[in-house]
Amino acid sequence: MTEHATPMRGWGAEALRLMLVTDDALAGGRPLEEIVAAAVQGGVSCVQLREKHLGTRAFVARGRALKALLAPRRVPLVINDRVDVALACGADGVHLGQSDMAVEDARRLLPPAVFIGWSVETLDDVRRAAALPLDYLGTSPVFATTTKLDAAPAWGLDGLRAVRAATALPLVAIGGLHAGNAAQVLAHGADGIAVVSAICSAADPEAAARELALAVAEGAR
Ligand SMILES: Cc1ncc(COP(=O)(O)OP(=O)(O)O)c(N)n1
Ligand SMILES: Cc1nc(C(=O)O)sc1CCOP(=O)(O)O
Ligand SMILES: [Mg+2]
Repeated sequence: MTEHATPMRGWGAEALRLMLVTDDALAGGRPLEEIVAAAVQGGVSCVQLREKHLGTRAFVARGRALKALLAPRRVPLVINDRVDVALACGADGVHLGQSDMAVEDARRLLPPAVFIGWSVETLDDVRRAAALPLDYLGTSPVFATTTKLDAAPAWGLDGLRAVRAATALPLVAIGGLHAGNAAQVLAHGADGIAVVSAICSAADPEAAARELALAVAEGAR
């Protein structure tokens, strides 16, 4: 049994209902903090800071700024890829993929309160997850997306259902998700959704998050 006694290290699985994954390139020149604050106001339950081009110091500084913004609102901050950055900015979680640091190594380095998510691209990954100290899985990707150009082949809804049948870990669906398909994705076994463009590219990120939160709540009923 690798699951922690308290889901998501005390945050509860509800924290995974609607995850904003950041992408500065889609923010249209707006400050990322502004988009994150608006998204939280609209109902985002978790924020993943994903920085593919930022240097380490700037990544840590941005993580600290987001942590200061999110902590009073009781919204967890997840750092994508970088365990060192997560440690430096006091993040609540880390998201790792198949090419990132091994989950066992990350678990050894991180405090027990920090949760770990892992991307699964194949059913073999899902089976291997059972033996790893993980708190949630990201189903990578559910639908085709232009936001991540090196994404694995899409699971589709049947694939998502197969992942659900193969694990008891909380599932966060990602890839090509929006208010129009969120409920369907929850109906096929996801516990929550993660979105980039549906919020970062929206003219009104708060309204976009609110619409997504409603769709997710609808799907969870
Ligand atoms: C919730 C969630 N699921 C999957 C991913 C993808 O992680 P990874 O495969 O490591 O790819 P990058 O995001 O690092 O490009 C994710 N970030 N979040
Ligand atoms: C960050 C990320 N990871 C993916 C994966 O498949 O692992 S897809 C993705 C980007 C999702 O962006 P959008 O919500 O704009 O489709
Ligand atoms: Mg990664």
